Amino acid sequence: MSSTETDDYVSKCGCKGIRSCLLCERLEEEYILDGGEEKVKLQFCYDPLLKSAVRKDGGSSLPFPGVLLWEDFLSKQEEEELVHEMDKNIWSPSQSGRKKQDFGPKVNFKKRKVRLGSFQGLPAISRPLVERMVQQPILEGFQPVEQCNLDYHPGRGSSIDPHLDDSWLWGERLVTVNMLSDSVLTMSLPAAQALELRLGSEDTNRDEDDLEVQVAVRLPRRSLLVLYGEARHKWKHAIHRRDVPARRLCSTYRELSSEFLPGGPQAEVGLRLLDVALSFSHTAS
Ligand SMILES: O=C(O)CCC(=O)C(=O)O
Ligand SMILES: [Fe+2]
Repeated sequence: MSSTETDDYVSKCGCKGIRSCLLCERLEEEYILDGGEEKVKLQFCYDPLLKSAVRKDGGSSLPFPGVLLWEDFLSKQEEEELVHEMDKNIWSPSQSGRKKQDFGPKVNFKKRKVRLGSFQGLPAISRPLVERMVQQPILEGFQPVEQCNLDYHPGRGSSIDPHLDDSWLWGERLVTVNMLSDSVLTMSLPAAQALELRLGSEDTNRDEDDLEVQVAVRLPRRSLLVLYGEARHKWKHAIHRRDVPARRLCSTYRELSSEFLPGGPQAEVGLRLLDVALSFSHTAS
C-alpha cells in the first residue's frame, strides 16, 4: 500500500459515542480490543448444507433457519466491475472504521420519518444483480429500496458491532453481496433466548446472563447472503475486526416493511420510494 493510500485509510474517522476505529484509538492512545470478551460463549459454525449451526468443539448441532448462502453469486469479472464502479463514488467515513455509500431515501429512524431527499435510484450497475437474486425462491418478489455499500479495511480496524437491522422501515429479507475478501458474519444471542429457540444443550445450566451463543457464518468472496426469519429478527449480527484480514466491500440491499407495502398505512410513500429506487438511475460520475 502506498503512503497516500495509507493516509487516505486513516485520515478521517466517522466514529460517534462508544464506537471506535484504529484512528481514534491511536489518537486517544487507547487500544480497545473487540468488545464483549467478558461473556462466556458457546461457539458454533454455520453449515450451509445442513442449514444448522455445529458446535466448534464437536458434538451438538442446532437447527439454524433464516440464512441462505449463495456461493459464487458474482463472477470474477462482475466483482471487478462493481468494485471499479463503487470506487468512482465518494466513500464517506462511517462508524467503527468503516466507509459508506448509501443509495436510498433519507431516513430518521428515531423520529420514524422517511423522505426521498436527493435519492435518484439504485446504481444502474445493480439492476442485473437484482434481476438475478429474485430468481432464488426465498427472494421471490424482493424489491430493494436501498443499497448500502460498506468498505472495511484492517488498516482502519474496521468492524460492525452486534446489532439488529431496523424493522420499522426495512422488511423481512436483508441481502448482502460480499466482495474482495472472505469474511465471517458472527450471529449472537443470549443462551436463554437460544434455549427458547430449541437449543437442546446441557451447557445452559450455568448463570445464563453471562452465556452467549455465537454462530460463525462464513462469507466467501463473491457470495450473496440472505438473512430472514429468526436470523433477521432475533439473532444479532456483527463483523469482528479479526475477520477483516484485507479490504472487504459489501452491498446490502433492503426491502420495505409491510407498513410501506400495499395495504399498509404508508403504502403511498412506499410506492413512491419503489418507483425511484427501481429506476436504477444512479450512475457514477
Ligand atoms: O458487513 C456486513 O456484511 C454487514 C453489514 C450490516 O450488518 C449492516 O450494514 O447493517
Ligand atoms: Fe446489519
